[in-house]
Amino acid sequence: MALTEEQLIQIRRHLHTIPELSMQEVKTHAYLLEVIKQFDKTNLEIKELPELPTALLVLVKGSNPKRNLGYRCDMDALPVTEENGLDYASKNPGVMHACGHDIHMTVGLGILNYFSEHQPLDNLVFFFQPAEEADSGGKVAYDLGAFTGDFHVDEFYGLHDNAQLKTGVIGCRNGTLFAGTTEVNVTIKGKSGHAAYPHLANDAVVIAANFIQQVQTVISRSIDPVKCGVITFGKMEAGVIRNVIAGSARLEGTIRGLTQDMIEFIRQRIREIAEGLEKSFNCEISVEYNQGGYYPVENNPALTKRFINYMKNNSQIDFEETEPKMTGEDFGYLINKIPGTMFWLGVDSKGALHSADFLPHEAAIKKGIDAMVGFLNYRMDLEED
Ligand SMILES: CC(=O)N[C@@H](CCC[C@H](N)C(=O)O)C(=O)O
Repeated sequence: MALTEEQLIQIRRHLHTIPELSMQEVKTHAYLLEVIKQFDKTNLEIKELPELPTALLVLVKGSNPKRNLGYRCDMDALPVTEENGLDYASKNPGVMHACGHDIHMTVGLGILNYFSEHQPLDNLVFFFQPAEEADSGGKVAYDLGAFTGDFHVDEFYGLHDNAQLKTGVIGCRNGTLFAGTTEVNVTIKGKSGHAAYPHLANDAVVIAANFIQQVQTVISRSIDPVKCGVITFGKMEAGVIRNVIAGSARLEGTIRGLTQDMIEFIRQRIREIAEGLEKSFNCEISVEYNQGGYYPVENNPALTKRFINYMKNNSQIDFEETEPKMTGEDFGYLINKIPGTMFWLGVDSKGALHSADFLPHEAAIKKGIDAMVGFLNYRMDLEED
């Protein structure tokens, strides 16, 4: 059955009602399977990964395959409470598709649906990926051997929606599209005590405040201003009541840079600042990093040149050359292993990505599907590698 635009929108809305956090995408996985099982299955083969049970791979067998082209979409949502007042709002309290992965999956399903009805020349491997926001589902799948045998991938493509681009615009650039990121967890150990006797305690809140202030100077004072970096601490926990000095504090943040060297430089400076504060406050500070698969998203030069040429020269597609962004993506890991191209799909949302009022325009779904179906058909017609 060929899905209509209206059916695709209903699928996206259903996905929007069942958002699930990274590595918990059980209902999402079941729903994707339910939808895919209604497609013409003549040329389809499904692969599951027992060690990553919410992942889903679907092979569409080509009629005269010269290569395997991969298409990846991510499945997980964020711990954000939706504030859009939609009649198809999240039914999972405190969890929301605030990064548009419901749109990503629907575009992926739409492309898969098209090729289940129109057998491609090459083989196509669709990867519905758990855990993009945390836990590096793409890396986990790769390391488990997801892309081997019939499911190997020669070229990988994937999109991310973009709140600032007009609906349906395809954005891309050759080189680095997204930053690399490293999660950073900081634990500060001071000494708790009575609010009235600060001299007998060692206030972890005051140390945490100093730490946050000082690490921001890494960005403003330690790195070349024409290069860039980000240090954001999105979570801070300390203390239990106003009149007890907190004996410990924990900060969770993310570091970003457009190159791996920048990420490593920022990590080193944060460690040095922590060591300095340990001495000046006579406390213990532990700093742990976890980069996982969030490598900078480096688009492959040859594939991306071809992709951009196709998008630019197609009168049905609005294309914009975009600047690099400090958003992270574990697709960076996959296209570090397998050549690939990541691109943006404009959804023109008033609310930004990761915010409670993120609201993508659904007309982007069909435009994304049409652009990618057109590109894949064009790519498969080419003799060259
Ligand atoms: C597209 C997007 O928003 N991706 C996330 C990736 C997060 C990576 C990692 N968990 C981190 O927080 O560093 C992003 O926040 O950019």
